[in-house]
Amino acid sequence: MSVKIKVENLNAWYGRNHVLKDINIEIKANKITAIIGPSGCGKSTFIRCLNRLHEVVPGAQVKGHVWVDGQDLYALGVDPTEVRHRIGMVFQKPNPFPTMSIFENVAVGVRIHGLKPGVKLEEIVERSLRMAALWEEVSDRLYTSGVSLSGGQQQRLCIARALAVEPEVLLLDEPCASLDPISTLKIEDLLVELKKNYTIVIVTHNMQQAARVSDYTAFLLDGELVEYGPTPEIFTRPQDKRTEDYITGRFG
Ligand SMILES: Nc1ncnc2c1ncn2[C@@H]1O[C@H](COP(=O)(O)OP(=O)(O)OP(=O)(O)O)[C@@H](O)[C@H]1O
Repeated sequence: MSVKIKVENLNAWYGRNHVLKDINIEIKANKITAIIGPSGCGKSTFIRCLNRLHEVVPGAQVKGHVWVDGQDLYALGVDPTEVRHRIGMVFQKPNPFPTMSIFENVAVGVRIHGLKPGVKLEEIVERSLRMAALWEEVSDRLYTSGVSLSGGQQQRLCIARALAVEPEVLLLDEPCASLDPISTLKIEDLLVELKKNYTIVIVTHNMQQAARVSDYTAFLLDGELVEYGPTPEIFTRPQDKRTEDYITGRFG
């Protein structure tokens, strides 16, 4: 099974607050990896280091390596914008651009990065909306506002927007936190479908969700990676007492 992202001795700080401590992990290609752990343990910071978004916070610092297909994203001369193009991100709260139509919300990144010759924008928008399992619901109202959609639809729109620029990896930071159970299941089904073509890393507070959708689970505690392995093993035979305590609800 091939490794898509190799993280080596990753450390991250906000000012003097050392929030990620020597993280080493190999994230497998075309699998869903769930990042779990109590509030404040560093889950969001970790995935934001995977596409160099952490460093946009004033005073934030990163040390270590993140290799994607053998390229170190933190090597000198690597363009962070290009990294974020390759490694897309979906946030906790659906955040379609409020003044843009559904069509424009999906097209915006492609317009910025430039359309490949011979490719039609309409085709990219339709393909992305289909991949995000939203096309059937919006194909007759593409030019209405993105924020006219329900929360679950807005989140799928944000996934379509992330997919439109053809990333290799999709990072999702608690994408279902503000959604109802039906919308949540739709997103989960979608992720399982998308892993055929993408490597997916999802931060979740929801243990059932991690168990339902992920192939691998990483448990973070106080900025350290306590345990990482195939999801069924983490949930049924955790090696570390702290993992067991967390997944059985003793803390967090
Ligand atoms: N922008 C920021 N500026 C300063 N400190 C921050 C910032 N964002 C996060 N932190 C701190 O970094 C630590 C890790 O936060 P992070 O958001 O990565 O945790 P998390 O596990 O994702 O938490 P949650 O589950 O509550 O979202 C916390 O101590 C938090 O207070």
